[in-house]
Parts: sequence; structure tokens; C-alpha cells
Amino acid sequence: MTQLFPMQAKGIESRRRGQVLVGPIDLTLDGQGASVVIGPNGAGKTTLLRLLHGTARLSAGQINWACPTDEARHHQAFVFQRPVMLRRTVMENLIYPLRLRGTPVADARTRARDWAVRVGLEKMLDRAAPVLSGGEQQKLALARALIAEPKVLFLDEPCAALDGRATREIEEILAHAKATGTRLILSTHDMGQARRIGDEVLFLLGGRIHESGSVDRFFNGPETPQAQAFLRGDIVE
Ligand SMILES: Nc1ncnc2c1ncn2[C@@H]1O[C@H](COP(=O)(O)OP(=O)(O)OP(=O)(O)O)[C@@H](O)[C@H]1O
Repeated sequence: MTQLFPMQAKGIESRRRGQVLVGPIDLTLDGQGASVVIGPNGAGKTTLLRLLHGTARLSAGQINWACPTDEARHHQAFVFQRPVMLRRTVMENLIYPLRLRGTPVADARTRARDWAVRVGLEKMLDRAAPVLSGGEQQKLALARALIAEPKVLFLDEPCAALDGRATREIEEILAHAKATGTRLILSTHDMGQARRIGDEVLFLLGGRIHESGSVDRFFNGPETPQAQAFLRGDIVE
């Protein structure tokens, strides 16, 4: 079985026109639980997720998974703040990642139905994905990301545009994914969500990891004045 962890990022940076946007960052991730990436607007949360996922180019540094990088990429999925849907039915969206991996269509459709039940979309399988509500689209995006059983799931503010009920439903799906062994790395502006889902906090400021630690330690006793100010709700730059 492919082993992805530990993942080690060494001195990773993202630069644009000579300016460092993110980094240098050193980070080791083990294979369990959920890391939440928090920090003010523009701190570099999205960019860090995209660097780790491999959809943003490294300007410097390296990322080493415990297996060859191509293989690691195969076991990753990414959920965006605004769901990206195929302009087809819910069923077609769900089977798409499985068909890409060569799963026979009958098998893919069975798994799609199973996932539609899990996320409460079983009555909408024949509906066009773009007409679903925001919460339904995000549940579909999550099911489509999880259906291929990724070992790592990156999520960039997955509930930012959703109401409380949809957020709770998404969090339940994430809790189940975590409990069944999917490694989660998600950014959020919602500190309640960070505490509910996270095991480890990465607090970003100015493109660097300013402070990190367990969720309990970070929220009960942030060490740096900047983290303390951020948790108080002060403006931190
Ligand atoms: N394509 C780009 N070109 C130039 N600058 C960029 C680009 N993408 C991001 N940036 C800059 O990089 C920095 C980090 O942006 P990023 O979106 O990663 O932050 P963030 O913490 O996710 O912010 P937010 O909470 O507002 O989503 C910001 O200063 C942003 O303006």
C-alpha cells in the first residue's frame, strides 16, 4: 500500500516578480488527523495549500512525500471555496474521478449512489449540478473529492460561503473522512470550525508559519503576541 507520510517541506517559497508571497516554510506532516491553516487575509493560506498540493509552482525549496511525488499526487484531492462543477448531472460529476482512474462504469455508478446517500443528494442524481444550491454543490464537491478515497484532502475555506446547516453537514462528512483515515489540511476563517475539526494549527502571518501547535495548546495558550491578538479579533498584519 502506498505510504505518503511523513511529508517534509523544506524551505518552500512562492515568489511573484521577485517578491516573496509565501515562505520560506519548513513543515513536516504525519499521516493522521487534521491540520488547520489560519491567519489574516493575505497571510498565504491558499498559496500554502496549493504549494503542498502541487498546483502552485515552488519558487524555492522542496516537498518530499514518503513515496514518489507523482504517486503522492494520485492520492490527493482539493476542495475549493467555490465548488468547481462539471456542467453535467450530479451522477456524472460523481463518477468522473472514478472513470478517470479506469473504474468500470457500473461500479462507478454504484459508488456514486452510495456517496450521494452519504451526503444527502440521492434524490438529485439526475439534476444538473450547476442548479444545486451552494451547500448542495459543496457537498457534491466533497463527495466527488472523497469518492476516489484520497489519502490527503486539501480544503480551502470550504464553508466560507455556506450557512450554519450546510456547514454542519460538511463538518460531519469531514469528521467521518478523518476518522476513516483521510488526512485533512484545511484553511478557515472560522475559529469555531478550526477547533471542531482541527488537531493541529498552523498560524500564518506574512507568508510564514508564525506559530504552530496542537489545537488545544494554540487556542488555550497562544504564545506570540500576534497569535494572541489574532484570537482576540484584533487586526494583525
Ligand atoms: N497570482 C498572484 N499574483 C500576485 N500575488 C498573489 C497572487 N496570488 C496571491 N497573491 C498574494 O500572495 C499573498 C498570499 O495570498 P493568499 O491568497 O495565499 O492568502 P490567504 O491567506 O489565502 O488570503 P485570504 O484569507 O484573503 O484568502 C497575498 O499578498 C496575495 O495578494
